[in-house]
Amino acid sequence: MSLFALSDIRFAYAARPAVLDGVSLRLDAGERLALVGDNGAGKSTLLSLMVGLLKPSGGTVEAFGRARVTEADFAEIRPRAGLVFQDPDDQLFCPTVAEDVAFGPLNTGASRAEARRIVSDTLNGLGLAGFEDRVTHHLSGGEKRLVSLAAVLAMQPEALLLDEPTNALDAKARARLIEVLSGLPQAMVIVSHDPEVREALATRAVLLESGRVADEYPL
Ligand SMILES: Nc1ncnc2c1ncn2[C@@H]1O[C@H](COP(=O)(O)OP(=O)(O)OP(=O)(O)O)[C@@H](O)[C@H]1O
Repeated sequence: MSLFALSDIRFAYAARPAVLDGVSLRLDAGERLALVGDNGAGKSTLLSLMVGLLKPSGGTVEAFGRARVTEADFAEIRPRAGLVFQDPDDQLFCPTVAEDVAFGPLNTGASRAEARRIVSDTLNGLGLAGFEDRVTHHLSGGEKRLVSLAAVLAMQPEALLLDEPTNALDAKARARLIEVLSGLPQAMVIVSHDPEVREALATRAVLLESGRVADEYPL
């Protein structure tokens, strides 16, 4: 089954030349796709378009079996396709780790007790047991990155969209994150400049160049 099918996507930021100029790609269930390309090639932009944080000027985004156009369409899919931002400070906004990780589940109807259990299970799974009451703002860069992932995983998404997941991690935290991500069942789109991360996690690569898919190859 195809989780995402993007067809002929075109996009430009206001008063700027086109970033994407006819990009088509699919993400199938269980697949792990690496998006590669130079700085500014449009990789992060494409992730935002997939979940409706930006709207294409042309082309169609199909997600979970149907075309998504309106804000309501995208609001429905965002919990199902968890985007982990390049900068954790864009993702985390609560005073404590537990509040950040519980935010999504509470927002979608979990009880306080369920949310507490989800927080503790998710943090344990990422090696963050006992982080519940830590002040998010005081965490290290690597810890924030893992908490961002926890906040997304707490929603039990069917797909993960990861933007430079190992940025600013030391070797130990990077290895830990790769191990955690390798063990997850979700389909993934991974944007990473780190070839080792791509090879450890992805099954296929798509190269973006000049606003188009310039190459596709198995990993
Ligand atoms: N909010 C914005 N307004 C205007 N231009 C933007 C905005 N965000 C990104 N851009 C520009 O759009 C282009 C694509 O940016 P994008 O972040 O998608 O590239 P990327 O492939 O993810 O790059 P990197 O590998 O450096 O993270 C770049 O030229 C960037 O400067």
